[in-house]
Amino acid sequence: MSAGEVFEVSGCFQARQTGQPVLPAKPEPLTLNPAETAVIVVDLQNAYASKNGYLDKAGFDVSTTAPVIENTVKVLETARAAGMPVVFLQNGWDADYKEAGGPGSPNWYKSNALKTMRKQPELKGSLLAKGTWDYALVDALKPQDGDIVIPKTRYSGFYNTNLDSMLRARGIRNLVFTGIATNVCVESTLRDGFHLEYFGVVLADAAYQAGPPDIHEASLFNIQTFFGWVSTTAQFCEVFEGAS
Ligand SMILES: NC(=O)N/C=C\C(=O)O
Repeated sequence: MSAGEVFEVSGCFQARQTGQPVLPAKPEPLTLNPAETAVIVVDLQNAYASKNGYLDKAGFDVSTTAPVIENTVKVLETARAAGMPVVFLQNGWDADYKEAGGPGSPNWYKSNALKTMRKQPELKGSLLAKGTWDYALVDALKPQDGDIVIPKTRYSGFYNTNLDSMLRARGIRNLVFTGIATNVCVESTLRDGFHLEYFGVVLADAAYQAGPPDIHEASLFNIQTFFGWVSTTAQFCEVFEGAS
């Protein structure tokens, strides 16, 4: 995708015919060269997607995350067959929470995982700590040979990680996002990608919010209006099936 491949006709943006797949998306379709496109799976760990994981223990509703995992599985099958790199982001800290930051870090005050463990000290060491069930990716999404796994310690996948250089070394310009949470780590990573000149697309039915459902919609509005594009699993799979 490049900005030059979308043109405006009577106030309506159209994808120019380039011979490359065109992904239906809001607010306009995107021409995405599979060779320049990666799928970023954001934090599909037990912490965020499973009952008894961190979000559940902190009081967030995770009862309807199953479709996000099922849709991500479909997206990854299509992406791998089309030769797109698959990147798993994995959020968390060392077992002693040194990487989480102490009272000198805003993360100490804003992380609901840290706050939950301060309120319930018996949980200390179990939430988002490397090596725990909570930190692990969900069973349905174990990385395959060739996939890239990038640990991160803050909401954005670009912050203090090698994500940018891993993508640039592969000639990637477009990022297709799935994962949890739409309004936190997905949006933070897409926003940072925007500032690094990546074209970001969220697959709305393969992402899930931390908070009430309205916040998912608000985040999608924000993304499609200011930072990127919004599409769906079916549209992605239909367009990229057999696109290698
Ligand atoms: N993966 C995320 O979006 N995380 C959101 C909150 C947190 O990690 O505390």
